[in-house]
Amino acid sequence: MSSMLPPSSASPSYYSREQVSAHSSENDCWMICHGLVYDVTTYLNEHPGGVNLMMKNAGKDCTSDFEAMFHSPKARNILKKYLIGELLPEKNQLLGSMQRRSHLTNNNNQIKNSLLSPFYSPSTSSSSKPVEVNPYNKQPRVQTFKEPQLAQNITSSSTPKSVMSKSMFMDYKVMLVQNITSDTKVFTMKLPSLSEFLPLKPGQHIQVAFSDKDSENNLLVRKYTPTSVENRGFFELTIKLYNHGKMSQKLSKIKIGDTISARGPFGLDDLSERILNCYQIFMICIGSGITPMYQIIKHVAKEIEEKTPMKLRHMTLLYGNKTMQDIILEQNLTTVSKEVTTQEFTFEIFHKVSREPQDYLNTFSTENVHYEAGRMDEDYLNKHTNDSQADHNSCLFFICGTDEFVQQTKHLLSKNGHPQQNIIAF
Ligand SMILES: Cc1cc2nc3c(=O)[nH]c(=O)nc-3n(C[C@H](O)[C@H](O)[C@H](O)COP(=O)(O)OP(=O)(O)OC[C@H]3O[C@@H](n4cnc5c(N)ncnc54)[C@H](O)[C@@H]3O)c2cc1C
Ligand code: HEM
Repeated sequence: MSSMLPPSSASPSYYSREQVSAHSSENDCWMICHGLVYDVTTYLNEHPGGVNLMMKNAGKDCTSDFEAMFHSPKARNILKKYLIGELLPEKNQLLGSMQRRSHLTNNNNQIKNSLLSPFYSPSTSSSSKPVEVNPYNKQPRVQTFKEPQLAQNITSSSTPKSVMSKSMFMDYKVMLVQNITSDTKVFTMKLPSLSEFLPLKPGQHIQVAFSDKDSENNLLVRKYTPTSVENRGFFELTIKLYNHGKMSQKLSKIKIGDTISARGPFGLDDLSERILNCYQIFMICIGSGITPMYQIIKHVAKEIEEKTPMKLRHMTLLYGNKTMQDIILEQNLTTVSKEVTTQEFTFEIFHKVSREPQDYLNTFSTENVHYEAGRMDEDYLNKHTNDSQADHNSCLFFICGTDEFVQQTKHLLSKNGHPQQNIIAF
């Protein structure tokens, strides 16, 4: 391990080249890549290109060496795990830091990796404007406001107590806005500290607010489920925008550098234990109802990667959309399914697509990912949920969608004898 702990929220997340150069040994190795600072100490011995090449760059800027070799999207994702801060810009270099971050994605894999990436080329965002520059000698600015009114431009001079509060809305700077389907955007927001996570358990959500004179208490509030899990320094919201939706209209105008107010987390108690201790999970959702499911899927994937002992053997996602274009997070889901499926564990995805012909859908199906034409009706749900080898007590069901969809699905599952306490609706 590095001799120096990652910076706490009280220490700066910005380092000078001199500070980085002090960490140049095998026991304590930092590197700069595209203006960001990484503590790669624990990765040195795992590096497929060897320790020696890494050590040549210890305490230095490895950008040109890193780019001179082919480094895959996987390598760029690995790198993100070790992010500890940003390089203090030298004089006359106060450009938006977003511009230095596109190395963490691979052009051919932009959509595929985008949701895994906090740092994405701004060219895909709704705005090409450079981001506002942070005052690099301070903590990132956090504006707060108390209900019922949004406070205007209150700048916190002290370090925030927490990265998010349940009682008070805090402002988060938008680092990135990506269109992932014709009506769905991913908003990536910076946390006040690069070293901290959003304290979110699987299935929990946050509230987003905008001041709005037509809403109760002049505040428009909606719930959203972050799709990023345990990422240091940022969080992501995946939001389907409706033409006439009140919040949708506000969010459709958001661009890089703006702020979004949020508080939380709220919702269900920690489901982690229940998830890992059942035999099979069924996730049944439509449209943007995928967001809590994705959170659960990522949670399970992480536990599998960490070899956490678990009884869970099967994960089944039944996901309904109108067209192929509407499927949110499709690539990400397919990737996770491939990654986690082994002889001991399966993750199968069943896409139900109501407005595409079956022969077209057949071209997409693979071993674990199936595409079927039609609506998610009773027969379809019965076929999949009654198939399980497991007894009813060891299956957990998660449902998310419109109220009508949730009620109908709950009713059907109860009718089929599944205990109420095993049916969880978001
Ligand atoms: C716990 C929880 C978590 C949520 N997480 C997410 C999330 O991660 N991502 C996300 O995109 N949404 C999520 N939602 C839904 C979100 O809170 C809003 O309801 C949604 O963004 C619409 O808000 P709006 O103000 O734009 O629309 P509104 O002004 O509230 O509604 C206007 C019109 O939009 C349409 N509409 C609104 N919601 C739906 C819907 N669900 N299905 C079909 N049509 C609809 C209808 O035509 C409606 O009449 C979540 C909801 C809950 C309860
Ligand atoms: C700083 C963090 C780094 C990470 C996380 C990283 C990660 C990786 C990964 C995952 C691979 C396997 C191939 C791939 O998936 O792309 C790889 C290969 C390689 N890396 Fe790095 N790398 C880093 C830095 C460097 C640096 C500074 C160099 C210096 C030249 C370097 C040189 C190489 C070489 C030569 C290979 C090819 C190995 C082979 O195929 O034999 N890497 N790296």
